[in-house]
Amino acid sequence: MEWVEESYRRSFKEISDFGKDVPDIQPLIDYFVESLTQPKLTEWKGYKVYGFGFNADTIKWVYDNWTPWQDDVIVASFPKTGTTWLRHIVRLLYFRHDENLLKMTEGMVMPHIYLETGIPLKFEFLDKLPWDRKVLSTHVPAALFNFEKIRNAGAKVIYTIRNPKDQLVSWHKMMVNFPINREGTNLKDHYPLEWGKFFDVAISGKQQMTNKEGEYYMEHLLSWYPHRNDENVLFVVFEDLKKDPLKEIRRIAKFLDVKISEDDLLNVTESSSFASMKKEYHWTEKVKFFRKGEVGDWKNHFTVAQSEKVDALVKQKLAGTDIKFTYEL
Ligand SMILES: Nc1ncnc2c1ncn2[C@@H]1O[C@H](COP(=O)(O)OS(=O)(=O)O)[C@@H](OP(=O)(O)O)[C@H]1O
Repeated sequence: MEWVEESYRRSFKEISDFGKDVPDIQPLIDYFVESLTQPKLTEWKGYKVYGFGFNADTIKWVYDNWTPWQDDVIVASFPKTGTTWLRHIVRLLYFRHDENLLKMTEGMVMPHIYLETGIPLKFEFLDKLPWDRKVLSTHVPAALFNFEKIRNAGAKVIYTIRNPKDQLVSWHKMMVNFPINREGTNLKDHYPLEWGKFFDVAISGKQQMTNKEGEYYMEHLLSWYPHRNDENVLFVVFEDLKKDPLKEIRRIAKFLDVKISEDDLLNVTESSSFASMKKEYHWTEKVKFFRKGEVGDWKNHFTVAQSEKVDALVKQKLAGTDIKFTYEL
């Protein structure tokens, strides 16, 4: 579990280097490691939350008790749809002129501070962070997210979308490389290593944040979709960002009310390219967190039957929406 320890230590190292009052991170590490090795199924609002770093009690606590600061940004996503990319972009847009803040917040972007990770008390550390805006994440479906509280606080939400075929390959590759002791846990039932089995389990809705009987990525997307025009919510599509990063980052800056020069925009675009991020977060290499960052890699993994299965699911589930996934650029 060295990787988990290393990532949490990095989260707080920069802050302590600046002499700030940082929380004791050992309990957070212990909790996270325990949740990986002894995953539990907990339940709230009808969602069976499969405890891989998550816990229904925490999600409920955050829903009821945690309040963000004004201008906090919460990147909401289904796993592997561009969460880290968006967090990194927001961090650059917010802190680009302050070397100290950039340094301190590096560890908070990678690894993510998920709102559903950690037991409730651990969230006290969020209010101790020594800067005035935070970039956080969540993977919860919209029903478990307190929109009213977030909006009233003046915080903003970015929801990421990625085509479900690349999402699934990315998810499988990460789980294959994740340093989890699978023996003695029931993790292997939810995340089998073999691709065909992984595919079947995933689309039948038995993984992270999807197990309200049979729910999968489409249901997650559908839960967030009604909020796409909320004034404090922005939807960002992975493939759009890949195709024209400058245009999308300009749109994100406008949404966040960040005044930015064209030169700075170009710098942010360059610093959030796949190559730059892979280099900056090189210590995640072991788990292949920055793997390929491409659109269309699914073609190297999917069988025709698997592709048709996803097409049919998308057609059936997203019929009432205007979502059209881009499967290649
Ligand atoms: N800058 C940039 N450009 C292009 N692609 C990028 C970038 N940053 C992250 N990625 C890719 O996003 C995938 C990881 O998604 P997430 O960050 O949502 O993963 S997680 O849910 O937080 O675990 C994962 O996709 P795959 O490479 O297909 O596995 C990352 O490589």
